[in-house]
Amino acid sequence: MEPAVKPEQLELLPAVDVRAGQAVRLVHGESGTETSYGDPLQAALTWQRAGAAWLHLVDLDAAFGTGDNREHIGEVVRAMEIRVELSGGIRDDASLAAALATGCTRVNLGTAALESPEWVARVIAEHGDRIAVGLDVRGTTLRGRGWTRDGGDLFETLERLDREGCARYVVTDINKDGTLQGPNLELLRKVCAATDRPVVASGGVSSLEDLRALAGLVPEGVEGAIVGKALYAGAFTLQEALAVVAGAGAGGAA
Ligand SMILES: O=C(O)c1ccccc1N[C@@H]1O[C@H](COP(=O)(O)O)[C@@H](O)[C@H]1O
Repeated sequence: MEPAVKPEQLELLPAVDVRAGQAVRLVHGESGTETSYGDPLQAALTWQRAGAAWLHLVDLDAAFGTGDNREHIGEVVRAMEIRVELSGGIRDDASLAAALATGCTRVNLGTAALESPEWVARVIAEHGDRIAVGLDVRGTTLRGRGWTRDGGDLFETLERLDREGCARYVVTDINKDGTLQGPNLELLRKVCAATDRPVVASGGVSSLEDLRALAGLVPEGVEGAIVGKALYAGAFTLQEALAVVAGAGAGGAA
């Protein structure tokens, strides 16, 4: 596989997580902690209008095994003129085909990477960089099935996926997710040191200062940052965030 070209600046991926047809944010990814932010299409359009180049879109019901939001997800992807990273419940040929058929730019596999390694190796070989793997961790233990089950060691799994040609990782620190406590920079540095593949950081972003810190990790391999709660809670606007990462330049924190 060709090495990915390192971006000059941190990509921002505002998140729209869909549960029971609503855009929601969770705390630590725990079912039952939802705060609702209304129609997912309106949320996605808000981020698109504000200048996002990417949308991180999650079908939370599919991830938890409590149904799915396929109609809402399809509607959102169709309305986007920007790139979409789609995740949640993509675990077999049928769900992968349906996800790719939405027109999303890439999909993010979580549970399948832990439970179905042979299938994941095959779809990585077939679809290349349309497949990313979500490494959702507590400490350095991976979690699957709606983050309710342990799924092995982060670094052993990373080594296997690297060997199989995985193009990119989305690394979520579950302890930080939805908490506005700041990203786990140490974890991100360790993952970047263990792989030459680009890493999208997820979990904990709370301030523009956090984004500057993540922009400082671009030279180490952090390609992007998923921003959820901070945007919905109004900690900063997406325009402010985009200005900060543009100002941070070629990976250097401003
Ligand atoms: O994003 C969340 O808050 C979240 C919470 C709990 C479970 C999953 C969550 N999101 C993403 O869903 C996929 C995993 O889905 P699956 O295991 O492949 O079905 C992964 O990208 C998570 O980051």
